This record gives sequence, C-alpha cells and structure tokens, in this order.
Amino acid sequence: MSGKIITNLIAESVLLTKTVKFISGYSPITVFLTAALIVFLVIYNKRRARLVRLIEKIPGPSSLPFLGNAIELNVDHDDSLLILSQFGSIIGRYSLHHGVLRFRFCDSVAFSFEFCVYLHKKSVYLNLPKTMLHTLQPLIHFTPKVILTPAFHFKILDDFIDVFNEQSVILTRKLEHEVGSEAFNLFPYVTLCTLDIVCETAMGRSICAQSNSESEYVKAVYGIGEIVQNRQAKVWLHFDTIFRLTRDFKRHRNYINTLHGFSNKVIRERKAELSDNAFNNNTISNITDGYDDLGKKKRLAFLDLLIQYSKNGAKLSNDDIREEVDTFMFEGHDTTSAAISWTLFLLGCHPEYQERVVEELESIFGDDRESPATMKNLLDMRYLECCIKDALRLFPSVPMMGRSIGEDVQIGEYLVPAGTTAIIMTYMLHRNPRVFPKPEQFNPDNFLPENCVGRHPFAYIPFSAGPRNCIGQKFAILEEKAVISTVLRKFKIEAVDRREDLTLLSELILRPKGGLRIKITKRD
Ligand code: HEM
Repeated sequence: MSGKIITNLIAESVLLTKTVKFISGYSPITVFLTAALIVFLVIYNKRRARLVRLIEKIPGPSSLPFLGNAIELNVDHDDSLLILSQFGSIIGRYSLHHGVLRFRFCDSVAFSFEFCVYLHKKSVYLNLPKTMLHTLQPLIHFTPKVILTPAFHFKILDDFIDVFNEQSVILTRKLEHEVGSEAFNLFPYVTLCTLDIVCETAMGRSICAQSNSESEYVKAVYGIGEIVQNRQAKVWLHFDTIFRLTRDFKRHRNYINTLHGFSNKVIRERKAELSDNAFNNNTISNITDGYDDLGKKKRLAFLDLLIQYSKNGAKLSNDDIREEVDTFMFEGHDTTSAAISWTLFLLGCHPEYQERVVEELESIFGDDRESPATMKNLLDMRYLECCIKDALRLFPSVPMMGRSIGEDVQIGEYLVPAGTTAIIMTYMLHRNPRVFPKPEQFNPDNFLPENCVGRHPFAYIPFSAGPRNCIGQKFAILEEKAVISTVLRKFKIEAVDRREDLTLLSELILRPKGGLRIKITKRD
C-alpha cells in the first residue's frame, strides 16, 4: 500500500517537474495569459453547459466547438441571399418540429420558421450605432410606446396624408422623364420620395431630397447606411476600438454631425415656434388648427408631439428628442421604400393584378388622375392593400429579426433556454406552404378577407408582432397606398427584370442587388 503511495508521489513530482520545465520555457506574461484563457474557457463552458445541453436537443446541423456553424453562415455580402436559401435547404434536411431549428454561431442561436412566440425584445443589435436603428437597439428607453403611439392615431395620420400626396406627385413628375426609356431602376426614385415623406412627417421640415439628391443631408443618410451595412457584415468591425481605427469611422462622425446638426436646428426652431404661439396649449389638436405665414395649413410633425410631451413633464432632453426623431427617420424610409418598390415591381410582373388595382382606383376616382387621395379613398383601396400585403409576404422589408430569450420557453417538445438568441426568419416564415399554398407565387388573393379566416395571427408578421412590433405600420400602409395609387393612376408599369434573375441582398433591409428595373407608359 505504502509502495503504491510512493509510486504515485514520484509520478506526480515527475509530472510537476516536467510542467515547470515546460512553463519556464515561456515568458511569465504568456504563461499568465494562457492560464487566464484556460480559466475563462472553463468557467464560460461551465456556465453555458445547461444552455448547450438544451439547445443541442433541438434539430440542427452539427457544429464545431466555439465556432459553431459560423463558417456555414459566413457568406459574401453579395451572396447574402445564400443565407436565406441555405436555410431553405437546411430546413429540407431536418424534419422541423414546431418550426424550430438550432444553429450555433459562437453563441447559441435558435431559428424559428414558424409562428413567432418570442416577444421580448432585448438588445441583440448592439453593434449598430444609435442613429441607424432599423431593427435596432431597444429604442424606447425613456419614451414608452404609450407616448409614441398617439403619433400614429388616425386623426394625426390624416395630416400626414397631405405630405404623402404632395411627395407622390413630385415622384410622378420625376418618373415622367423615364416615359419612353427601355428600362430604369425604380428603387432610387422611390427611396428619395420616402425620405422626403419621413423627414416632413417626423420633423415638419422638407429636405427636398427628390429635387436635390446631392444635398449634404441626403448624402449623410446614405453614407451612414452604407457604413453600418459594411460594419454589420464584418465581425471585427463590431468592436468600437477597432472601428475607431478605420477611415469609415471619420466619415461616420462627419455624417452624424451633418444629421445631428440639422435635427438640432429644427428642434430648436420648432421649440421656439411652439412657445411663441397657440401651440402652447396642452392639446395636440390646437397645433393643427391654423395656417402658417404662407397660408399653408399648419401640420403636426412627430417632433411636435415629443416637444409637447417634454413640456408636460416627460423630461425629454433635446438629445432624447433628437434620438427619437432620428429613429423614425431611419425606421421609416428604407422599409417603406423597399415595400413600395417591390409592390410596383410585382404589379409590373402581373398585369392581371395591376388591372384589378386600376379598376379599383377607377371605381374610387373615376377618370380623375389628379385629385389627391383622402383618408377615405385610401381606406377604400382594399385590393391594393392585398397586393401590398402579399408583396410584404414575399419580400418582407425586414427579412429576419432577433430576440434575446429572457426566460426558458417551451416550444412543443423543446425547451429553448434563457440566454439563447432567437432569430425569426420572416422571409421563410412567410413561405410556409401549409399557410400559403404555392408560397413563391405572388397572389394578392391570399389576403382577401375570406382567405384569412383561421390563419394563425403570427403566420404573417412583416411588422413583427407583440409589444415590440412596428409602431409605424398604419402610417406605412397608408403611405404605400398613397404613393402606389398616385403612380398607377398616371402610369402603366411593366417589369423588365425577371424575378428569377434577381439577386436578393439580405442586409438590414431586403433589397435586390442592382435595383428593380421597370418600364413605364402614360395612361390615357
Ligand atoms: C413597410 C414598412 C415597414 C416595415 C415592413 C416595418 C417593419 C418593422 C419591423 C419588422 C419592426 C420590428 C423590428 C425588430 O423587432 O427587430 C419594426 C420596428 C419599428 N418600426 Fe417599422 N416598419 C415599416 C415602416 C415604419 C415606419 C414608416 C415607421 C415610422 C414612421 C416605423 C417605425 C418603427 C419603430 C419606431 C420601430 C421600433 C419599435 C420598437 O422597438 O418597439 N416603421 N418595423
């Protein structure tokens, strides 16, 4: 017995001597860092053990330690559609129970392709700067939805319709120049139009992007978008310290200064106007009753609401107000621009549906091609709404959304543990053949009232669902109707690109690489 103890002691001391000899070959710093890394990995793995054990029970492809499936998801920016189609083939390989699929991406991720059940939005978009917020940081830290929601009340939206109409008319004037051309890209035209709309409704100031697309402000909006996109695609740029070393950081700072400079100026001016006159009363309706010095009806802007609330004790600093306005600017123009462009393009691919929409417009306006649409007119455009909805089904402006799971969630037989990141793939969700037979086909009839009966409320969620859903959805649908109807009352649209030839870029917003090429002729 004692012989065995002695043998063990000798073996251990030999091991110790060898270890000391091995370590002494390295500098103390290397030894310390390696030891710290090992301790970190052990603790990290121990903490994640439960999460990994539970998440591994969910069907999904096998993954490498630490890297998970990151390599499979690492596709070029221009191939980002691959991410979407890659999921399609992965879904084919794994029998999906309850629409959940496991993927590991350094951290654990569960992808949900069926009905979205996670409504708790924690920040999974931490790497985006505050000014670029579509799908973004939890926006409403200080302004709960209860404060913001009145901005989208029908009475207030009524005021915005004038803006939608005015900008749509400018759009049709710009499009006139394309009559007779063989093909042109619709996307940039629509984007400038929606940028003008959102600026005027958010800040009450026109930036005239449609007539001056080279302005510093417009350049800054697009510049920021491009930088954020690039940063999002390159994991190492997610770290502020590294990003600060790049040239983009300086450009980013200059753009931010331009955007903030403009918003700050408008906020100051608007505050001064509001304290000068009848706006000072505490009711929102007072703001809209009256005319400005040029005899133009005073309109409420989203900014006025925030100023009003800040006066009523909500304690919003100028920076807080500016951040909210910026959020609207970014949330509200790219998304609607993509949605409008896709709808017009799909109507250009399907003359039969375009004709049906035009018949509906004729039933509302007769042969009048000029009068602006009223709120009632827009609400009467029911078939156009079906087209808009089916376009958002096939090409949801926000093709995937993230949620951090705050507490364990049971989905069928699987327990998705707290700490998992859930990605809801709207793009795939909307292609569920059990909900939408022939899912790839553009079919506005999917949204006729009789065809929606019994459909799961989360089977179609272009605006997300639950407490952190899109605050601007009514605004967006009305805006889309106003712009599309104005265009279709003037022009007949023909798609030049074929759907099957398009390359989709699944960036923050789903968009076609190279835009959407159409051809237009005047309607007589
Ligand atoms: C067709 C147009 C639009 C689509 C498809 C759309 C879609 C969405 C989606 C999917 C979300 C949730 C994102 C996430 O959870 O990660 C969202 C959030 C949001 N949207 Fe939109 N949106 C549209 C237009 C607008 C407009 C016009 C505005 C404002 C004028 C707006 C304001 C917002 C805001 C403020 C949020 C954040 C809400 C929150 O975090 O609680 N959106 N949108």
